[in-house]
Amino acid sequence: MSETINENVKGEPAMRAENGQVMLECRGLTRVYHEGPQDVTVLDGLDLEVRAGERVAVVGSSGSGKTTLLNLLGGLDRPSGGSVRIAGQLLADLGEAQLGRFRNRQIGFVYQFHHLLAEFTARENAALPLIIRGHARRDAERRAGEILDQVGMAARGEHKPGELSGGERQRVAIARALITDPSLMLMDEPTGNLDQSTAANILALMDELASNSACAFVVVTHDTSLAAHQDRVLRLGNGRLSAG
Ligand SMILES: Nc1ncnc2c1ncn2[C@@H]1O[C@H](COP(=O)(O)OP(=O)(O)OP(=O)(O)O)[C@@H](O)[C@H]1O
Repeated sequence: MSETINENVKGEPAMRAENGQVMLECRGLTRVYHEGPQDVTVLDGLDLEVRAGERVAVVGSSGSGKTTLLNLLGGLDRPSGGSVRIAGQLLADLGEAQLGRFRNRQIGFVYQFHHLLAEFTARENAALPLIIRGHARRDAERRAGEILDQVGMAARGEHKPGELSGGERQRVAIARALITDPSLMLMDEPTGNLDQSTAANILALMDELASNSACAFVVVTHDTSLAAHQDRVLRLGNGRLSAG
C-alpha cells in the first residue's frame, strides 16, 4: 500500500481528539491460535468502544485472553477476524512498517515489568520514543525532562533504572509511554509488582494524567482496587467483553 494513502502514518492522526469521541473501536474482534494440536479460539467476535479521556479496566481469569486482546489493540498481533480502529485509523489498512510508525506515535504501552533500558538514564529512557520518531536528541531529552517532572521524577532524570525504586521505574515507564501524547494507552498490570502505597501513588498519577488528556486508557488488571478506579470495568470471558 502506498505511504501517501494514510496521512496519519506520516504525521497527524486521522482524527483530532476531543473528549467524548470514540478513540478505540473494535468490531467482531476474533483471534484463533492455530499453533498446537488443536485450534484455540481466544477472542470470538468481541466489540469494544473507548472514548477519548475514558478509562476502561479489563478483568478476566487466567487464560481468558487479556494479553491476546492487548496485543491486538497495540498492533503487535493481527486478528483472525474483525477490526481495530484507533483515532480513526483501521489497523488492517497499515502494512508492517506503517503499523510500526503508527504504534510509535499513537499508542503508549505500560507493562507490569517496565522494560526500561538498563544502560540508559531515566531521561534517556523517557526520550526514546521521540528519538525513534526522528526528533533531535536534545529536543527529545528536553521534552523528557518536562514529562518526568509531570510524573514527579524530575530530580531523578540522570539516574539509571538500577538506581531507582520499583515505583520510580514505573513512573519513568509511564513518562516514556506519554511522551508521544498517544491516542491510546495500554496498561498491563501497571501496579502489579508494586507495594500498596506505591501502587496508590501510581493510581493518583493515572487520575491526574487521565483528567488532563484526551487519551483512551485500557488497563488490564487483577487488582480490584485499580479496576474499580477506572470509569468502566469490563470482564473478558468466552471471547467477549461484558459489564464487570
Ligand atoms: N501462540 C499461542 N498458541 C496457542 N495458544 C495460545 C497462544 N498464545 C496464547 N494462547 C492461549 O490463548 C489463551 C489466552 O491467553 P492469554 O495469554 O491471552 O490469556 P490471559 O488472560 O492474558 O492470561 P493470564 O492472566 O494468565 O496472563 C490461553 O488459553 C493460551 O494458552
